[in-house]
Amino acid sequence: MSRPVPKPSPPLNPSARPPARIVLIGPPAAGKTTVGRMLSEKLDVSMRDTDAMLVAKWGTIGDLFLVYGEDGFRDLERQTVDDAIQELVRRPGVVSLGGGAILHPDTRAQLKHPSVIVVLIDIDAETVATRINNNSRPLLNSESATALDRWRAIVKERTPLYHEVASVTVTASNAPPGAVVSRILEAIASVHTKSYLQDLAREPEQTPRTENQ
Ligand SMILES: Nc1ncnc2c1ncn2[C@@H]1O[C@H](COP(=O)(O)OP(=O)(O)OP(=O)(O)O)[C@@H](O)[C@H]1O
Ligand SMILES: O=C(O)C1=C[C@@H](O)[C@@H](O)[C@H](O)C1
Ligand SMILES: [Mg+2]
Repeated sequence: MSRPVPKPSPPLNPSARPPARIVLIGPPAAGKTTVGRMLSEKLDVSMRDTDAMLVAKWGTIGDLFLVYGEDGFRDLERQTVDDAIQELVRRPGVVSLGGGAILHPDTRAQLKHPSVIVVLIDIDAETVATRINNNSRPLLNSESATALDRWRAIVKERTPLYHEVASVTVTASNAPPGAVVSRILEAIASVHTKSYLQDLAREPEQTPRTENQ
């Protein structure tokens, strides 16, 4: 008669750091580019910024909005984000997205890839107020509202989408970029610990074995 014998699990090392595949999302001027660059240096991995990729390939963001409108801009942005995330899945790195990239449903679906950790950089309006007074963000330019009011309205509308795709949320309000990087590393460590504990809790595989083995 045979009875099941638990198969030994492979050793798990909780301190081993899994390869970093990190995507930064969040409101305009939250610090995705600045923090992403610093984070990639700290982790010694590559950094891609989808706004910078768009500009390098197609021209300034202001011109793209002028010529193609927001819908045309989003199509070009989607292609760029797709390239950046496919490359991230192939090789560890950090990708900073444009503030509105998560508006595209294909991007939200792609961000659910199991090896990608999506970090939402959260920030309050008071901290952002000092950062958005130039005219570099077309969606914040309006004749009928201040840049900060536009920012508030856009962020309110997008907040459910940011949270839909975020694996972790880190606040950047009143914190220098280095402190935001440390918060991200801590938050990511807790995601890895959680998945390690889930691995431990998983039932060991049962393999049939006979009495005389
Ligand atoms: N933690 C921080 N503390 C102080 N200043 C910051 C911090 N993070 C970013 N900044 C400054 O805020 C401005 C916007 O930062 P950054 O371009 O990194 O934001 P972003 O989220 O990438 O914006 P966008 O949505 O336009 O891509 C820059 O001038 C940057 O130097
Ligand atoms: O929030 C947005 O919709 C945008 C943010 C920037 O990163 C740029 O991608 C562009 O200005 C649009
Ligand atoms: Mg940026």
